[in-house]
Amino acid sequence: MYPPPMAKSLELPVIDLSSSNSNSISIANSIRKACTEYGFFYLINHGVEEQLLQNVFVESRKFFSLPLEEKMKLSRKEDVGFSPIYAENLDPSTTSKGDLKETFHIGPLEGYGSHVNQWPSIERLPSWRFVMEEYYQKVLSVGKRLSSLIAMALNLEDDFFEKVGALDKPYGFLRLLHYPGKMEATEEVVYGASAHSDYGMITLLATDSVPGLQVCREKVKQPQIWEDVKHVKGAFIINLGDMMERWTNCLFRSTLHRVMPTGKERYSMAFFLDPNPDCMVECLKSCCNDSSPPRFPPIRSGDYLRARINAAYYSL
Ligand SMILES: O=C(O)CCC(=O)C(=O)O
Ligand SMILES: [Fe+2]
Repeated sequence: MYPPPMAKSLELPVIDLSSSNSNSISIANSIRKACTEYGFFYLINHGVEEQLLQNVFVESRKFFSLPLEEKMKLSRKEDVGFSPIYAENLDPSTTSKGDLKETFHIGPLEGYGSHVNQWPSIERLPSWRFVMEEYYQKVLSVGKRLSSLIAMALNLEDDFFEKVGALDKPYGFLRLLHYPGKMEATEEVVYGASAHSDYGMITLLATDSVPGLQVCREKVKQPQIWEDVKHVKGAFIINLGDMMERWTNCLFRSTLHRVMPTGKERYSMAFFLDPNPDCMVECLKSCCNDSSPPRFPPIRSGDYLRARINAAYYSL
């Protein structure tokens, strides 16, 4: 069963990094507005070349086109590698059969933590690792630059997230996603990615031009209103994760989003910039007072992420 027709589309704010060195205060102010009102924005002139983005899409498509048995040889271990369709359900409050997507995860390149990145063989996909590592490094540096601007947007020093032990050792995961075009004939609504908020700090998402991404700005309000997020060529779609919401006591939003299946094949790649797992995330002093106490207790970032990941995967 196909879901209802596409929803009204949302005009998200656009943050332009081209003048961030000379004009960082005004950019930080625009980011503050975007993060309080939407938790989502477009990032343009971020410095990752269009050609590199295209190369990553090409390599991603090559990987997902391999036979399933071959992809399964790289199946997910210690959070990195391949997960087939239906392996993950991003909305564990539902009992769906899982999301209609397949993914490949690449963790920190220096390999701290227990994971060892898995790579397709050089004979099969000669430039794959090289392209992914180049993209990983570049998107990580955009994420770090953005984290300084977000710190400034909160009236903190620009290296706040390094000093607090979040980005001294950033925990970045690159996730390639492939949503197959065809759906099985089923009575159940199957989502490409079911409704969720992201778990960490900042997500930098690159999409192809196929629609499907939607956001729900008011997560507790019923009925939920979902709005389409359009693809903008060359732009990253940025959204904040739960760690940022907890630091800011919900001043900055970790917005609910999902991907609807449209019957068309879709590719995207999300880069999750997460805090060092040992970082304790607790409400910033400037975000609480007697009349607005912290809504969440302090939590070790790694514990929170582990609980969310474990709840979302069927095949642990
Ligand atoms: O594919 C997309 O556009 C979004 C993916 C996503 O939300 C996620 O992987 O967390
Ligand atoms: Fe997400």
